[in-house]
Amino acid sequence: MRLAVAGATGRTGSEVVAEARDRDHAVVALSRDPDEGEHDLADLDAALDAADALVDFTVPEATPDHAAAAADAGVPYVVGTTGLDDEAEAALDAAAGTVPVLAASNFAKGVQALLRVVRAGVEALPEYDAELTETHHDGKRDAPSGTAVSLLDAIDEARGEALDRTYGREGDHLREAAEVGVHVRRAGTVRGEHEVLLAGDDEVLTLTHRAESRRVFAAGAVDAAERLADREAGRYDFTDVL
Ligand SMILES: NC(=O)C1=CN([C@@H]2O[C@H](COP(=O)(O)OP(=O)(O)OC[C@H]3O[C@@H](n4cnc5c(N)ncnc54)[C@H](OP(=O)(O)O)[C@@H]3O)[C@@H](O)[C@H]2O)C=CC1
Ligand SMILES: O=C(O)C1=N[C@H](C(=O)O)C[C@H](O)C1
Repeated sequence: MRLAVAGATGRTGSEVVAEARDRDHAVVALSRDPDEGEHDLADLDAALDAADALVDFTVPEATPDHAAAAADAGVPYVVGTTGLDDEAEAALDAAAGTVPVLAASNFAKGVQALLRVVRAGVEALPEYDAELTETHHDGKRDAPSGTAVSLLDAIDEARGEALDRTYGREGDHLREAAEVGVHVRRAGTVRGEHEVLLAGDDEVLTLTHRAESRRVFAAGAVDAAERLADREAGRYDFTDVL
C-alpha cells in the first residue's frame, strides 16, 4: 500500500511512518513545513492522488479539510486525532458517504480489550462507584483524553444511565451515587495510562491499561488502513477491523 500520513513529524505520526515502512508500505509523509523526503501538507490533494489511504494524527481543527481531501481523492480515511468537535464529526460523516472512514480514540488493541472488560465489570457491579483516572505526557492538549471519553461512554452504556461526569473534586461535597469522577494528570513523557476503579462495600476492582510505546497505536492504525482498503464507504469502528 501507499499510505499518506498527516502528522508524520509528530509523536504518533512518526511511529505510524516507521510501522508502515517496517511493513514495506510506501509512505507519503506530510508536514506543514516539509523536510527532505516529506510532502507539503498544503498539497494534500496532489499527495493523495497516488495514495491508498490517509492516516491522520494531527489536530482536530484540521479534520474537516483532511476528511474532504480523502473523500475527493476516493481514499479511506483513518483518524487517530482526538478532541473532535461537532464540525469535525460532521465532516467525517460527510466523507463516509464517499469513502470508508474509521476514527478511533485509541488504536491499542489492549484498550479495546479494556473497554470490553470495563463493560463486563460495570454490568456485574452496577451499584459500585466508578472513578476514572487518565495520565498522559505534558504535551497533550485535550482533556480528558479521547480514550477516557470512550471509557466513560462504555460505563454509561453498562449502567444503563448517563452518569454525571465530575471533573476533579474540591470543596465540601458528598459524592452522589449517579456520579463518575474523572481525574486527569499531565506529566513527563507518559505515553497513555487509563484506570477505571469500581468500588463497593469493602472491595475495589481496578482495571488499567498502560501504553509503553506509541508504536502500539501506530500498529493499530496501520492495521486499520490495511483492512479498510476493500471496504465500502461508511463509518467504521476499530472493532470492525480487529
Ligand atoms: N487514536 C489513538 O490511538 C491516538 C491518538 N492520538 C491523538 O493524535 C493527535 C496527535 O497527537 P501527537 O502525535 O502527540 O501530536 P504531535 O503534536 O506530536 O503531532 C501532531 C502533528 O500534527 C501536525 N500539526 C500540528 N498542527 C497542525 C495543523 N493546524 N494542521 C495540520 N497539521 C498540524 C504537526 O506536524 P507539522 O508541524 O510537521 O505539520 C505535528 O507534528 C492528538 O489528538 C492525540 O490525542 C495520539 C496517540 C494515539
Ligand atoms: O495524546 C496522546 O498521546 C494520546 N491520545 C489518545 C487519547 O486522547 O485517548 C490515545 C492515547 O491515550 C494517547
